[in-house]
Amino acid sequence: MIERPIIALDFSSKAEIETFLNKFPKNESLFVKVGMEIFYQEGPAIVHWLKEAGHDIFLDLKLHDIPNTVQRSMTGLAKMGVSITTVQAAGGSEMMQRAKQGLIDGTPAGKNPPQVIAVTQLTSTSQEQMQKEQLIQATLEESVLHYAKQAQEAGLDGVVCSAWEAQKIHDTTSENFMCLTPGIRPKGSDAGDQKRVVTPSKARTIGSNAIVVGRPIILADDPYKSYQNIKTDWEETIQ
Ligand SMILES: O=c1ccn([C@@H]2O[C@H](COP(=O)(O)O)[C@@H](O)[C@H]2O)c(=O)[nH]1
Repeated sequence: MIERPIIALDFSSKAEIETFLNKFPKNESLFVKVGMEIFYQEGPAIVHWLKEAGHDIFLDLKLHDIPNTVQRSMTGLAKMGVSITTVQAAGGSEMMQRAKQGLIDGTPAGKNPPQVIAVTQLTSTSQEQMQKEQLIQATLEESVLHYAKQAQEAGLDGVVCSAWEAQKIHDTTSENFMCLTPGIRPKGSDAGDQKRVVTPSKARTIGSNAIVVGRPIILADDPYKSYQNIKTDWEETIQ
């Protein structure tokens, strides 16, 4: 269980992140997501800077390429000391296994490799869209469960999914297989491009192990207040 909501730092410059983080108390250690928007602008330096400031990092680059390329890329990423990384489950079992191996190979002696989890179906994908555009004739839930099982068999630590699928994923894999869930929206907030949305408290109740929240915090008038409200809603359901 990751007790702090993971804040998606979906900004395009370090300066914007600095302005955002200045709205939080100085000593508050956060769990933040570094995604492709900021990573493609600032590179590994942004990860090192956030780590030095005392934050934990979910590096969400969703690797999806041939197994050799993914393995070698993960060997490099492992040196950054992040907590969690991602691949796309659609890349296949061999790619997922070699992602894990790459992380093990690149981790300095005496340290734990980052956890690696697989994106199943994006939370912005609906069943209709999946069937029409990906030509997958299964239901969305069947597709997500299939990818989760494959990820577990490949030795991964969990999946990215909607909280709506979390309990069934635990039933199909195991209770300690991580379901990290974006698509989180507090009551009344705008879903935007997300299709499978859940409130923080509901997400925990139905099996989520970690929530990722971007716009409801980063676009809020008072980001720290929004973060605290979401954290309280999420924590209240933690036993
Ligand atoms: O299926 C997925 C995988 C990743 N994400 C990421 O989570 C955040 C969500 O941001 P919001 O602003 O809260 O919608 C974002 O960084 C995505 O890249 C996802 O939403 N769904």
